[in-house]
Amino acid sequence: MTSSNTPPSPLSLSAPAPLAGEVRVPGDKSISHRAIMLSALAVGRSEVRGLLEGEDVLATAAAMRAMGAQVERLGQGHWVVDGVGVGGLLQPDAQLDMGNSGTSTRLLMGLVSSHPITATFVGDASLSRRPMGRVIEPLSRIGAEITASPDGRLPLMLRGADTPLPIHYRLPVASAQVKSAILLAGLNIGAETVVEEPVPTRDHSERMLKGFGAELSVEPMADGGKRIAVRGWAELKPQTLEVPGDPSSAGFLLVAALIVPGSNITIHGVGLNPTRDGLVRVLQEMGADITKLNEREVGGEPVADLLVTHSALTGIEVPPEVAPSMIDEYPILFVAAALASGRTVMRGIEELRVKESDRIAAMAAGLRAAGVAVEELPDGLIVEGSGGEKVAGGCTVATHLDHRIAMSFAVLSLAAKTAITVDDRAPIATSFPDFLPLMQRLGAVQA
Ligand SMILES: O=C(O)C1=C[C@@H](OP(=O)(O)O)[C@@H](O)[C@H](O)C1
Ligand SMILES: C=C(OP(=O)(O)O)C(=O)O
Repeated sequence: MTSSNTPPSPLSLSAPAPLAGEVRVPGDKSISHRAIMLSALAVGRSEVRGLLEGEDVLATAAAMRAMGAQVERLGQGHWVVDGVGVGGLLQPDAQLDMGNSGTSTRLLMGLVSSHPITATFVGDASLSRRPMGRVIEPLSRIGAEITASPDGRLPLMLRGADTPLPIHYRLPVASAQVKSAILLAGLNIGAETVVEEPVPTRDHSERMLKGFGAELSVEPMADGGKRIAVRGWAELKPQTLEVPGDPSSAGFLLVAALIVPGSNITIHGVGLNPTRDGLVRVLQEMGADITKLNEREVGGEPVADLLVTHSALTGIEVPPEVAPSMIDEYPILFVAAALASGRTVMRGIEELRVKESDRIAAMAAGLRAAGVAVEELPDGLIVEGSGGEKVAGGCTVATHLDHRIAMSFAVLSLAAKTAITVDDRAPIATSFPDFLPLMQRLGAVQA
């Protein structure tokens, strides 16, 4: 993962005809990470179906194996995990390679921090630029000793506390990763650990912890936030889990169908947890024709099939409050905005600057190169849409080891006069290895 020296493999797509057909997106990345981690902490054998087999989740699986769990693949998306029990994690013999994955790094740092073991976390060039101070700070309060690279970056060494302390922590930044790191640490602390989040973020950890039998409460706070408390020394019971389809991956197919005239597709089994469905709501507000069919529950999460038809979109001001429920979907929303009529204003999204790349800067540069007028703001982006006209394209964009930048420009290329070349398709495998075959099934071709 981190030592890959393969030459970049460019990608450019075009749509010779409207997109059509029915597809199923792979399992949700956030839920897949948590399914492996909690199964590895349960006492006994859990079974997971629909697991995302992207590189990020495989990094989590390898790390849990290195800390004593048996994690085995039986078939496509079908895994079994024999857990070590809370408190039973073993010291890994070698450094933990987190690849490109922020979620693996921050959540596993949380787990290690309340076990009496030491682990070294390393990652690729992108992950090594990302801030870890946001977890180092609360985990140090728990008693972990963390020696990080300058500015709180990877590589870092974490020595878990012998006697971890319960904390009551109010999140300074809306982050499900920080929240989850603390809750996972709390599992091996003999008291109640409390996290307050002023703005609700994805709640997969809370849902799944309850499902595994942890004692966890969630209470609304007067300011609109949530108070989440977990009681430690929990005995997690093994589960049989099914992972719903990833709404973040579905977003690329959805926007592709919206911007290619005449398209009509169905995406089956998309997770629509209200802490994750912001993109669908915002696109509908812009005029997108998206119908939810077969609404149901899968693995304790709301799910539906989405019927998506090409639509004339109109630019809007996207309310900043929606950001946590679609934080990873802004790059593809920028693409939808590029084809809308009028301007779309997206603010309150400075967190995008510390993802796999600075996603505001990377998208602004690529959109400009493709002939789209944009204005970059410190905390957002304003996009002047083409009113449904194809954008110029004909450029090569830099993806900066960022899967979402790569997929966003691969989709914009479908609505470009001359195809857009994404400089390297390799990062796509971190979250959506089947992106290209699914796009091809819907009718896209390599230009
Ligand atoms: O908890 C998670 O699974 C995630 C939380 C988000 O990160 P932040 O917690 O940094 O907002 C998101 O961007 C990431 O892709 C996955
Ligand atoms: C930000 C992302 O993931 P992570 O933080 O896990 O690297 C993402 O998938 O867009």
